[in-house]
Amino acid sequence: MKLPIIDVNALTSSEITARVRLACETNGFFILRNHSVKQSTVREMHEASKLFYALPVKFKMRAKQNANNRGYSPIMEEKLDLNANGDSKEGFYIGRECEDWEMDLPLRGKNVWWPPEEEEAKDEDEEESEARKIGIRFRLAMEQYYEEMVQFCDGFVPTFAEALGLPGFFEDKFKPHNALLRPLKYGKVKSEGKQFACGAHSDYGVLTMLWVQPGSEGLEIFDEKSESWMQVNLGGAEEEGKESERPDDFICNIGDLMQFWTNDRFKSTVHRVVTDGTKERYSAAFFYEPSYECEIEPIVLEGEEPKYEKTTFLKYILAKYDATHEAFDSGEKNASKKK
Ligand SMILES: O=C(O)CCC(=O)C(=O)O
Ligand SMILES: [Fe+2]
Repeated sequence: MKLPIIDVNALTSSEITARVRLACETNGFFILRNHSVKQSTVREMHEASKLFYALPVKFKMRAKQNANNRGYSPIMEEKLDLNANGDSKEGFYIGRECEDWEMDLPLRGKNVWWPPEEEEAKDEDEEESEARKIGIRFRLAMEQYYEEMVQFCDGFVPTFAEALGLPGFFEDKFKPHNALLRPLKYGKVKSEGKQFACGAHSDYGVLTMLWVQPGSEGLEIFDEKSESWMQVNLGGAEEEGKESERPDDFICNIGDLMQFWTNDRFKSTVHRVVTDGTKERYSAAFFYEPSYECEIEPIVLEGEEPKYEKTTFLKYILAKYDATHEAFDSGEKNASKKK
């Protein structure tokens, strides 16, 4: 499947808006080219991920994912497709460093790292001391990538408001934002035939910016028209044979919350990652989300009825996590439902 390319350097802002609108009304996927995240930042994020995930599990588990959805999640913990086996991927959630006043609120907290800043290294053997260095490099790389992504998304989100004909609509909705960065590693697995490395799902939130290791395959989008799975031609899109020249394009897609917010005008489309288990694959998903207190109510066109009940982003997202993460229980199951 060829995704439309939106080159933010080469196009005028009205061309960008028109392309974003068309992509969002079609299946919500497009490729973003010439974003502002530095190439060196992307490279280091990738290098540090490789080193971190190669560490023995005993070290990675010291940063195990907590109830605020930060930290390391081992293989098979997540089950995005409820009808399939767990996903053959490991990941690490990094969020906004919250302020002290927010700390008792759901999903708010500090990031979980290993080694934690406050922990003094003592009596460590060589293996542990090497692992610590990698843990620190991982943290620095992720913090840098996170910061540049937030900056880029802050600047890009107004385009969606323009595309909806409501300039400025999102201005106060992301204050503060709740972006989550999730570097992922899909390991080699023993499998017969294809395995769902990341089960079929649509993303939960507003906007996802996905970086995928150049040359790796596996991402598929469900095409409603033909009712079939279409492979995404990573980075290549409209230009045959040019995949490897554009390693830093992002694959962007909008999530369920954007579909909800636009009363189904913008589409959140089901996708998955399939693998034959013979190669490792790295990617990094960045989910750019509004403030938890933000009230979400469908934007309706004239004469249209709202298809969803008003909710807040917090209620909405807790219900999603409950359904897909075995380790997660918010106590708010089914807080947001379709009417
Ligand atoms: O790793 C990928 O290519 C896709 C990941 C994804 O869809 C997700 O994390 O939501
Ligand atoms: Fe996804």
